[in-house]
Amino acid sequence: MNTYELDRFKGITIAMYSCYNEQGEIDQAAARALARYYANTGVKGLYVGGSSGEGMLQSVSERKQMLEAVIAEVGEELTIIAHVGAPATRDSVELAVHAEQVGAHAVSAVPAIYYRLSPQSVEAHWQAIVDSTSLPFIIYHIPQTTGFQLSKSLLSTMAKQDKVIGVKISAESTFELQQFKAAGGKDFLVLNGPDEQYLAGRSIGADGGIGGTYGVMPELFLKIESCYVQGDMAEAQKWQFIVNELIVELLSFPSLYGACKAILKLRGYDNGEPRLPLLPIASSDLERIQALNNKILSAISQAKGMK
Ligand SMILES: CC(=O)N[C@@H]([C@@H](O)[C@H](O)[C@H](O)CO)[C@@H](O)CC(=O)C(=O)O
Repeated sequence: MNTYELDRFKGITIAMYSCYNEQGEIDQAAARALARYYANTGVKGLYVGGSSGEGMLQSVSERKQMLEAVIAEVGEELTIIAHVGAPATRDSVELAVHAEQVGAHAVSAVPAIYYRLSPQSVEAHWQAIVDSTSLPFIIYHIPQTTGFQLSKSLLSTMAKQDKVIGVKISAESTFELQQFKAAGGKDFLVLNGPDEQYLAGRSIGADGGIGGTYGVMPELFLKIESCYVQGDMAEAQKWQFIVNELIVELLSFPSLYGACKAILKLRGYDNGEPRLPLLPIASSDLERIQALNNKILSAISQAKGMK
């Protein structure tokens, strides 16, 4: 029996974008406004400083500023998971200790990046993070960016610890998701990463999802989740298909994060541009962004039962 309260990590968690001012520095007021917007949609939590959050492109101090702003605004209402993955274990540990100090509910990390690491090295990296706080830890498995293929054996070794409560899987194999769920043992959480497969992931054992495109349409993922929980698979599938067409359009821009940030800006949440090498939206794409935003808003209205 796990001693942590696990329900708070189930359901819809937004992988939140980072917020910058015109000079490209962390904008804590904008971060608070965005976190408030998300809290009002009814999502379960926010994943701060992950892939969508550009944590890998920020200094340790900037990552702390972003997390602090989010927790100050919604730390009492939402589950806050701090992504503390970094190339150096030392930085990850510093971020994890800080996350606990400021009130995050869990920490999570990718394997250390850049070097080609052995499983023993990744285990030592994660273990140092786990040991540095009393917070629960969620493994972040995203082999397409880290190059590290997590094995069932390392997963189950990590999962034997009470503190290691789950894994966020951004790899696209739902078979692997199911296998990790089985390898993790009773109560081990599995969180779906590919937003295009939210329903598939849920159907094969995921307890919820953490995703970047949730940030421009949380209501649609909440709709899929509520249809799924009510057992209305046909309706859940209908909404997943609607979402997927929107994701295809979002992915057609040179930068997904640039597109999502431009959409949020149209709604009054100016979070600056993504950091290079992630590209902002070109002015020639603005019309297409506007049309996509209208399409998303109309789907959200429909999901909420309005015209
Ligand atoms: C590879 C990747 O970035 N995957 C995203 C998805 O949300 C992804 O953007 C979406 O499914 C569109 O392809 C998430 O799994 C990553 C995530 O949650 C994060 O930002 O930490």
